[in-house]
Amino acid sequence: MKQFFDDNGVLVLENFVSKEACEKLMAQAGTIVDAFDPNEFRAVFSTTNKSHEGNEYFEKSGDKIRCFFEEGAFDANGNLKQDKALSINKIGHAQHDLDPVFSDFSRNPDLAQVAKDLGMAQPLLSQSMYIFKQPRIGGEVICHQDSTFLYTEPHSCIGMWFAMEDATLENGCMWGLPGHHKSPLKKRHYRNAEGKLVTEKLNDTAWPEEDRVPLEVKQGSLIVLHGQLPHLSGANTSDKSRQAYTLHLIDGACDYPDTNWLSRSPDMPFRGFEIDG
Ligand SMILES: O=C(O)CCC(=O)C(=O)O
Ligand SMILES: [Fe+2]
Repeated sequence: MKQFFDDNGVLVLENFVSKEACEKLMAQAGTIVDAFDPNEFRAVFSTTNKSHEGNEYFEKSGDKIRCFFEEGAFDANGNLKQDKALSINKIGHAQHDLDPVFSDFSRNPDLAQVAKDLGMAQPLLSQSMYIFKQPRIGGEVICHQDSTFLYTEPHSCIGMWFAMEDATLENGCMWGLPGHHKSPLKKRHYRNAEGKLVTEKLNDTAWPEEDRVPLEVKQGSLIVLHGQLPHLSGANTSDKSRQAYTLHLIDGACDYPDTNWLSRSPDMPFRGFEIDG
């Protein structure tokens, strides 16, 4: 497994979690959305534009549970076009520490074993996202490397992406560029000296997207993504959602500069897999 991951930068582990565990997490995500008041904040999140930059609601979500809308969720008058439950892009970014159901799912001993087997000395659960990829309006996620956003020295980010539902070409499955995790980091997203989030281009070449392969997976599969593996997902053009839960780990043995976008209050440091913190 380690050899395959080192060579390809991506690993698919089928039937990693049970249907029941997926359904429990999906129900909990639904409960969080039910409790969310859309009038409180109308954040629009998109990775295809820079609208989240300078957006406090997003930037301060590193130690909270917040809901973010799909870009196509509102009409020209700013009203939701469809039911709230069908308008949320994702929930982020600390439900793995703040919500007991998410914490249990995330602190799965089998997952701790995978992190260990892949060579992480001191795995820390830094960021969680519950991604809905809603029917029809679920937007694309453009090609990126996760170490752009969760930067450590040396690099240590690993993404653990769980399919809550079957992910297919039609509903916007993940794609990866196997082997290209050996390319250096292309961009770095960080807070500059003025406190503003910027994305610095470290290398101006385009990704060889012809090398991309679809990662169609069944419910319960785990896709492990190396922090430098370029990956993306298509828009959802189907009538079915493509819900996924993704957890990003960093190695506590590495330095996590405080210029990273994701920050925690001092009383809520990143934690590992141990249940009691
Ligand atoms: O679920 C998606 O479409 C994108 C997820 C992603 O980029 C990640 O888990 O790192
Ligand atoms: Fe990613």
